[in-house]
Amino acid sequence: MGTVVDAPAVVAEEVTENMLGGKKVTVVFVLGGPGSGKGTQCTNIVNHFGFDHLSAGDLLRAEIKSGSENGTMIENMIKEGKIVPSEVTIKLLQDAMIKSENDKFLIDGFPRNEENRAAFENVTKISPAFVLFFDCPEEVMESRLLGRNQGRVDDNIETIKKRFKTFVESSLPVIEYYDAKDKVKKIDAAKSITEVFEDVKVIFAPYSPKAPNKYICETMTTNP
Ligand SMILES: Nc1ncnc2c1ncn2[C@@H]1O[C@H](COP(=O)(O)OP(=O)(O)OP(=O)(O)O)[C@@H](O)[C@H]1O
Ligand SMILES: Nc1ccn([C@@H]2O[C@H](COP(=O)(O)O)[C@@H](O)[C@H]2O)c(=O)n1
Ligand SMILES: [Mg+2]
Repeated sequence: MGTVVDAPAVVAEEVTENMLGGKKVTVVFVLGGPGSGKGTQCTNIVNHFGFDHLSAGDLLRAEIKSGSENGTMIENMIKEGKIVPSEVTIKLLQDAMIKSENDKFLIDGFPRNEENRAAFENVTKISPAFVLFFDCPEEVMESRLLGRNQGRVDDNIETIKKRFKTFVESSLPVIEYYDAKDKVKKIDAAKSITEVFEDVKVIFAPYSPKAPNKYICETMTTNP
């Protein structure tokens, strides 16, 4: 599995000609166990490198809130730590990517199993530039999830255990699939948020940092 040290060369090679809704897009899959810090680091990457963050879990939770006909099924799957059928999740991801004005996407928490992976590839024809894998021991993830306090229906010890089982049985094989293709960039996610982001930054170095806020630049020029 690749380390942060050799990341930039691989990233540069792997930017593919993925097209979606008439635009060329770059997709990075962000994977790791529940509570490994995917969402936290995606926020940092968005702020520094100008990607859009699409969390499959967040999109599914929004779908429940919207009163969609799939809402009850999705809620039951989330409570059981199970994986929602790919067609539902892929439609949400595809719609969000098409709606976005951005062309660089972090897809967080997807693909979660082989069905997710194969269906996404077949439907969108998009291959990830690389897979960012946050590697973290279960005891660390468990303590983070129990302290998260965001009112999630799956942040209780029974569901957490089920999510860990799903991760090992269904999600790790997806990471192994991409590792065999030399696409995985593994990060030690047990470190502090700041330390983890230092490693993440090395991997994203080939992507231009986000342009500074236009208003701030103009103000600085006119009021030096
Ligand atoms: N490196 C870290 N050190 C300590 N706490 C962290 C770290 N990264 C994230 N956290 C905290 O752990 C909790 C889980 O983080 P986060 O929501 O980013 O994980 P996740 O991988 O997206 O989880 P899930 O798969 O359940 O959505 C949050 O409360 C977050 O503030
Ligand atoms: N590809 C996915 C992603 C998520 N789910 C379901 O949502 C739950 C929460 O996901 P987080 O990424 O926010 O942890 C997850 O446990 C699954 O039940 C899914 O089905 N498919
Ligand atoms: Mg998350």
